[in-house]
Amino acid sequence: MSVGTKHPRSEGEDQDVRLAKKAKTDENAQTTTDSDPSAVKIEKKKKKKEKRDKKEKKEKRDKKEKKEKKAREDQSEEDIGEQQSGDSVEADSEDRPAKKDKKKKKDKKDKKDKRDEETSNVPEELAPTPTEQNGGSNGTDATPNKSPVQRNGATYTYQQTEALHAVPETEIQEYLKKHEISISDPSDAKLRPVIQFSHLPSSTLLSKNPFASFTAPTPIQAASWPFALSGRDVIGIAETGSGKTMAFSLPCVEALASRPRPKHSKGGKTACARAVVVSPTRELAMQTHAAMSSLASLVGLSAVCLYGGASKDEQRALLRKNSGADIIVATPGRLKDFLSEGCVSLSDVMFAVLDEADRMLDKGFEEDIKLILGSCPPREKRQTLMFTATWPMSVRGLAEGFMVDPVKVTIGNRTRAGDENGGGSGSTELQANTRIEQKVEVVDPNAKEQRLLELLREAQKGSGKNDRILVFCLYKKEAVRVEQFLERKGIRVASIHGDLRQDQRTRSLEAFKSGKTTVLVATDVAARGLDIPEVKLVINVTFPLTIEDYVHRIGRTGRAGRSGKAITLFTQHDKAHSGS
Ligand SMILES: Nc1ncnc2c1ncn2[C@@H]1O[C@H](COP(=O)(O)OP(=O)(O)OP(=O)(O)O)[C@@H](O)[C@H]1O
Repeated sequence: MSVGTKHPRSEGEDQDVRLAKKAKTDENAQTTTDSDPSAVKIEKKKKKKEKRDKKEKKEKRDKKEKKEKKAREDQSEEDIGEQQSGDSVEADSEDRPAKKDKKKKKDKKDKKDKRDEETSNVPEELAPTPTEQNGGSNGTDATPNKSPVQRNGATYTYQQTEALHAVPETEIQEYLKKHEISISDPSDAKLRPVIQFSHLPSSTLLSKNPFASFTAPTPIQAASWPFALSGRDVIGIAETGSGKTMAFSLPCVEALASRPRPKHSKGGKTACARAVVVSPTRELAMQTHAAMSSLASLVGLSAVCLYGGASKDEQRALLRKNSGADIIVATPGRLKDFLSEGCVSLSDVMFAVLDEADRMLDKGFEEDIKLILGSCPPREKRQTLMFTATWPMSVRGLAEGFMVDPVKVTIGNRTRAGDENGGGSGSTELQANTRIEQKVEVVDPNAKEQRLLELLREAQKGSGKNDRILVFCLYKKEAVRVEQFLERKGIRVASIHGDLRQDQRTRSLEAFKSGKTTVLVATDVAARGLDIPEVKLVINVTFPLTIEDYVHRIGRTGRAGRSGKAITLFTQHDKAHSGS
């Protein structure tokens, strides 16, 4: 339309310029040839008047055209808005007084222009939500709005709430600065963090008050939720114990709750899940499953946990009972087995999460992850989230291969770390939880067990007698030896390592959680993700193989805003790690 109206106008403009030039030439010609000065004057005046009239006429015509064009654009924009979010537009117009219509139309157009500019380089389905927020030049725009993102037939319409819009920009900036939040977003959507739970858009799930025991979202939740709720792929990197599980659980449950289950998911021998969460260890899978099911059950959704070392028949029965669990939380190996047996289908998955992806790669699950994600709809049609406390090169490759223009939300001032050669695993942006007091004691390798005993007795004196202490060993045999040594010395101890059957591992963990035993000896199998709030102290009897493992091990304390302590017994054999 604008092309059609522009041409005649510019042609007209050209004509006017030509006429004006011609008039000027005629004028000059007359000045040199006519000898009567008064006649020349009259002629000049006449020409000037003609020129003025022509100019006025042209301005009037342009104004009229502009007005008509704007009216046509507003009309077509409203049509599109109605098609995209029918009832919300209706609700808007009911609330809005008629006299504000004109201003709103103008705002709408300005925003549309800005949005077009922002999204010109991203695929249509990833068009950012057009909120103007933190970091934006005019971040305090008071009109919340919607921009739908399409994923696997679902339309996401995250709407920044009025309450969040009302927060002064300075407060938003202070929050981002205080929590060292950095957001890297290829589409530059600039969504404000949801500083309070009340800043979240209302939903059936939120009406059930799932956050009653928390006061505010953690920074990773606050910063990643707006993007995840918009249907975007998200990489969340935050310290241990910072609430990453809820950071992916809430958008996952919201995504599923607002969409009907595809019909074929009910009944049949194959359980069709709509969301899949892959965890590196069995214990983490169980823990994540517990957190997700309590959230999912609030809106009538089901979650099943599939992990190795436990009866397949029981898990199969669970899948059948739920006739297609909405959410599957699984370790890669067991999920792969079920996929190849045909008892599970991921072809309906609209939400996939890789939890502790770096750990999965360490454990050699790369091929399994590829197979699992390959069984889901293509990445353009699902939403993929990756949450981790560390961000090594290997995981970056995974993100590139399986995500679409992910938003990367990083919490904390990430510094470079590596081995003494400056390379090592190629890890960067590794940071330990700053609320953990870290102590390293250089000891004789033969004196380690005795020193461990002294440290335990010291820590469990007086009021600390029931404090939970996690003791890390590197090898399974070492863990067995240390456990037996402590038992002999009268310490209430249990252990968790790969040589134990799954039911023994689970029993040890339960005993430790309940306080029946106050010391748990573990290998790195328990290092990632385990959330045992009462752990006051972590002791590393033997240094782990990588600095990432160290960060995860000590991260079992100081969780959810608490403080914690870590003591590492360091020997000459570990000196290669002293730099990092
Ligand atoms: N908004 C919140 N306020 C307070 N506590 C919270 C909040 N969200 C989650 N938590 C609690 O914080 C603890 C740690 O959460 P979570 O296990 O998700 O951490 P994480 O970041 O996944 O840790 P890790 O990297 O070790 O796996 C849990 O006990 C959880 O219930």
